[in-house]
Amino acid sequence: MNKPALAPVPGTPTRPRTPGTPNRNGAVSPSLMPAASEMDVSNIDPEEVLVDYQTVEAGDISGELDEAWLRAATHDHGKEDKVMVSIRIRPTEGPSAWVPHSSTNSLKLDPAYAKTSSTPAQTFNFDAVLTGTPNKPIYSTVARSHVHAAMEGFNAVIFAYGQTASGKTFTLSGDDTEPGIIPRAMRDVFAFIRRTPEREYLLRCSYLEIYNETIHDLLAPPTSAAKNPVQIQGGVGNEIILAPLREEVVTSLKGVKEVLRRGEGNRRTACTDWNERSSRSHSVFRMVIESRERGSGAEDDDDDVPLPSNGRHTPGHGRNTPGPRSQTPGLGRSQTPGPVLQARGGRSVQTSVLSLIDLAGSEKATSDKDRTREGKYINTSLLTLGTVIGTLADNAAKHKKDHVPYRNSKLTRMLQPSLSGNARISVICTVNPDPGAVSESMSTLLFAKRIKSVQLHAQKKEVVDTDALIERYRKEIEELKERLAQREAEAPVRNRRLSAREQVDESKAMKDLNTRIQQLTKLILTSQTVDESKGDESRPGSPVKIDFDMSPYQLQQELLSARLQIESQSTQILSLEAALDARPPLSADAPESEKDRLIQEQAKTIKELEIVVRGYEDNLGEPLRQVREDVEKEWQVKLDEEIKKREEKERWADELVKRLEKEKKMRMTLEEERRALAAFVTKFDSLGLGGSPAATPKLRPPMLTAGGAAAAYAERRAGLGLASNDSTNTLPSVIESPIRIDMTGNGMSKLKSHHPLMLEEMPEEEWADVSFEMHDGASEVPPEKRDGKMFGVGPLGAAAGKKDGGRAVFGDKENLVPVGVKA
Ligand SMILES: Nc1ncnc2c1ncn2[C@@H]1O[C@H](COP(=O)(O)OP(=O)(O)OP(=O)(O)O)[C@@H](O)[C@H]1O
Repeated sequence: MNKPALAPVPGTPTRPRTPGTPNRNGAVSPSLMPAASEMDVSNIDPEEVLVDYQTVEAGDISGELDEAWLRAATHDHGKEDKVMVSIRIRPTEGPSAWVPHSSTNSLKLDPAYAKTSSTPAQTFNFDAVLTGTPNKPIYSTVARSHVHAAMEGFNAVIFAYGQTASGKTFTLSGDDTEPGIIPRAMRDVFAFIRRTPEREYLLRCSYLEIYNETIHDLLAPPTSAAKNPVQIQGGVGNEIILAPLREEVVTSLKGVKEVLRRGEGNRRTACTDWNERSSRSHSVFRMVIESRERGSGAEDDDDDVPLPSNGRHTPGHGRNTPGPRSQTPGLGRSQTPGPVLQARGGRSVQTSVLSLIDLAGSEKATSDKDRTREGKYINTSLLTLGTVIGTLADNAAKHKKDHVPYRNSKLTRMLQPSLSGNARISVICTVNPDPGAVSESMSTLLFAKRIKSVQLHAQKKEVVDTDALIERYRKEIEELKERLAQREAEAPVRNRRLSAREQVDESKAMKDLNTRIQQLTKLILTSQTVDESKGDESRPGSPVKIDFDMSPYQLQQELLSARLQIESQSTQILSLEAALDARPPLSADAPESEKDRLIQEQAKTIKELEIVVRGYEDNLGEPLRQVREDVEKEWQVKLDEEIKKREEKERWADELVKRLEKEKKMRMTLEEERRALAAFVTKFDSLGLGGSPAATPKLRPPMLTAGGAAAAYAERRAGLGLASNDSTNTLPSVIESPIRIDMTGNGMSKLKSHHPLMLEEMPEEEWADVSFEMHDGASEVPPEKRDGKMFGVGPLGAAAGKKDGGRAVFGDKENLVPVGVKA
């Protein structure tokens, strides 16, 4: 038979279901989960949707529900010693196999869907039979009284049981438009504190899931959670210890929402297919509530604690607690009265645990291997739950004490303290009205019927307990206050003998003390410090973005205060680390209970460390990051300008290098010209002398530089009285060298015709060996002939069109001396 489509309800979640199960709009859900989870209740703002129970009116709920709800609301099941069992039938657009009678809180199977028409359909009676989509009446009817019981010191458990897709998650978590029991309960917790001025509270949350018989801490980082599954250890009596389990101190609704969001997030990312896992795991959200009466003594005057100079509050959770702590309150801690507290008047501390559980839904066998395995675990644990409930019901009815197989599954082991009686329990059994799901619904109803007869005897746990966190924080606050008062009293005398520097240190130490007192004080909630009407009023705001319009002095103050906080937090971390290191090592033959105790203590300290570190990150890390961003932004403009300037300089340097290269090339060209000139002159001279190449004198030509040949040339011309513009006698420029002209043009042929030796090539090595050397004017050497060798410049002179032109250019022969020839 095809499953009928469910009525589409605006805003209800579209969480993908197991293949084949209907979702809210009747479509078959895909087997894979989308990235985002609609189960995430962090978006729910209960402030918007919750109505205080006192303001709930009959008109607020549907006609069918009115009567049932009003009756249930007036009947405080949270104070009864039996399990409250309610049935919630999911709405449907198709035919329903069940006929509910809200007036009598009963339901029975529609005879049309009964297997045999001969026997009359069985009628089931419960504490409430509810239908419809609104979650508000559900909370008021099945959960509110139990939440209040938890606030009053009783352990309380609320859980949803039913077939897959019957509405358990919708009932517990809800969605944006219909927040479920968990967000509403949290809102109610803070409202309760608000209405209870005579007590003070400390709240801690944990969130875990049981998947394939392994307990995962949803608040621990996924990797460490996977590596270190939570273990159940035995505590005092029936109590149990869960370790390692992260508990987070919460001081506001916003804090709780954050914890829920994180837990859901870890759950999603901890597996590749969140949907299948989520629908196949039992999730448990726990809140440990410690409370005690507020006294009139000085220790409670916390509202007088001065704020830091910047008016900001310090982080609202996570504090160092001196010395070792023992186990989670409410889960098997020693109950020996503490002498210290007694000595101060023996005010007792109430500790209770509120557990809100979304059980996995049972499902028929599937072809998928992994899911078959998961289904096996789920069915086993649900079956064990059924057996445990059955035995308990039997024991109660027949006054027997048969063994109860709590240890057969993690779920029942975890629920042992509650199921064995020490809790107020409310069970919401969700039913899919689909005629195709009659047999599953029937088994749900039978489970509901059985659990109804389980006998409870919940006791308030109210003891004088120095180990309770609230007590330890109180004690530390008192000690810190005493130290502060003492320092303040001694200040006038002491300051007189302190240097300026020491005085600054002293005032810093006092400020630290004050900050610490405030931090601890903020953890303890009272009707004055909590404000349930605002999402997060009880939690102090963390320092926000630094305003750069502030004066430098103000900024300095801000910086100083931030530094102080960092230092104070660092000190806390160090002291916690030291405390952790100082733990006695566990001897191999230590009894199991001793080992458990030590492990638990260590886990607690680690938890506190983590809380402190997280507080540090939340409250200082982020603001400091913001300060850094702002500073970076401000300096970015200047940085950009500097970068621009540097780039310009680099461009200029590149240009310079290019020019230098060019100049170097020119110099090389000049050098080549010079060598060519020297070679030419040598050859020229050798032509005049007619000597053998071996006898060629080494000449050093004057450099064609300002101080070399060009200068000599200019000087010579000036000495001869030639006008500088006398073009006929002007030595061609370096570039337009006469050598080039004469060697390549007509000049060369003239030169060659003038002297046949010009036709001979001079060996290259001899060219290389020729250099000029300037010689002082007055010559003792005959002008035309010396040592049988002729010195002369005739051909050049001829080339220049003048008889002695060459002499005029290169000087007289006496200026040209063969190297190595003694004058
Ligand atoms: N009372 C209700 N009114 C409207 N829609 C509902 C109601 N109960 C359940 N639904 C819708 O039916 C679908 C299945 O519900 P839900 O996810 O709560 O089932 P479940 O019992 O938690 O399933 P599982 O065991 O697989 O986790 C969801 O889309 C949900 O929004």
